[in-house]
Amino acid sequence: MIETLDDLDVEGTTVGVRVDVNSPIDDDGTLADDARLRAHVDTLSELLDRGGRVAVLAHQGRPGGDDFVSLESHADRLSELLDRPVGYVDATFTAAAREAVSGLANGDCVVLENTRFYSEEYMEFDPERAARTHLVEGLESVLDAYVNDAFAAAHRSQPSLVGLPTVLPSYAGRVMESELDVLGSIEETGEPRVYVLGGAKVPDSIDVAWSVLEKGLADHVLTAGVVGNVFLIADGVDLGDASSDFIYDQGYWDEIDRAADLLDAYGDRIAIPRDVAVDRGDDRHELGINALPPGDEEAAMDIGESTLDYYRRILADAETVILNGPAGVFEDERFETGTRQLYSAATDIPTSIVGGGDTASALRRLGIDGFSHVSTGGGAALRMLTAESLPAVTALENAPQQPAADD
Ligand SMILES: Nc1ncnc2c1ncn2[C@@H]1O[C@H](COP(=O)(O)OP(=O)(O)OP(=O)(O)O)[C@@H](O)[C@H]1O
Ligand SMILES: O=C(O)[C@H](O)COP(=O)(O)O
Repeated sequence: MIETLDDLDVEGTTVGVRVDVNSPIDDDGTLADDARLRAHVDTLSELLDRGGRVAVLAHQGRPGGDDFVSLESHADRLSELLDRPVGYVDATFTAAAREAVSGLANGDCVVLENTRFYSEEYMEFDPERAARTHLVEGLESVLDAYVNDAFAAAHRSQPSLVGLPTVLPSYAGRVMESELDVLGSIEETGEPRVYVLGGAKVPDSIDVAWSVLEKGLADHVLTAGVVGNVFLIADGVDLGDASSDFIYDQGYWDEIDRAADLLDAYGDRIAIPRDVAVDRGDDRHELGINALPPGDEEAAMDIGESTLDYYRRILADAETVILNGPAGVFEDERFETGTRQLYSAATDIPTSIVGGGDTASALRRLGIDGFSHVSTGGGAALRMLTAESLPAVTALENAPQQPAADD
């Protein structure tokens, strides 16, 4: 059983709060989009308003990436969003960090440096081993409790996610709580249940498709985006050189065989596109499957009208829809139609759940809302939507309890 902020005696308690503010970064190395920070405002405000002393822990980017930057601009933006001063220290668990945390008064907040600046935080450990990392051993002595609000990182078994809850009384923050409420009860949602798998992370989507079809969670899987293109090729369609080269260059060629195996096993429950949109003479041009392959330079960038009609008919009977990944290259307005129409149709379904970073940004860009739940998580949401456990959530379940006040 996971404890929440309702179970935490906050006043005067120094709390390490793990959030997921992993965000797009501008060329100058500062925050470009604050959506993920906004998501955590309720948890942080509540802790601060209740007299907590808050040390924020988070990662940003991956080593070697252009977005692998300091959290200083995140702290500045957080201060604006929380409407109170927020400190920042360019250390995570060393003496400077511990001094900053120990110096907090009730209602104070400090952001510690990007956890992944330390190599152990980019490794995966079992919780007991994670508890013996430098980050956990360094911070343990200055924290009274740990709150995990980083649902979007909960599929990672890293020290700040599974080590701290092994040694400290631990609680789910409000984002974590609401994500677990919605995504943890997927088996209880109404049927027929339809999974829409688009976007570009083909191996992840094929894993999800296998899992939900095997477990009987999905009545239908609708494919779109690069995922749909891989299924078309697996079904024997010649998509032309441009799309085939793209799939090959992404290292996804082996996925075609896996998609073919899925079609063999569950073809009656998998829907594949009936037409695609290509870039012809700078215009969107739709081609039915029988008119393929397209010209050598013409990649399949979106699903077409006939696919949308077909998918809308399946969705019309659905009680639950789970969507991940855009239906096309929505960043180019000629190819946003599939995403716009498919996601709009999904908002009419009684339970509609959306997950994925790019997906959320597509929805914002296209101005589509009205879903039952838009998850903050990409990979984490997908893993929960296949009814599998997340290491950081298991660590919260197994965490020690806060000693009673008179202990
Ligand atoms: N037909 C296509 N050809 C090439 N790229 C495509 C196609 N359809 C969609 N995409 C691309 O897929 C990308 C998003 O896919 P991704 O799987 O990363 O989405 P997500 O699951 O929402 O994000 P994340 O898992 O990173 O949180 C977009 O950049 C979009 O342009
Ligand atoms: O953006 C995400 O999906 C999470 O922050 C996890 O990031 P990671 O995939 O780099 O571990």
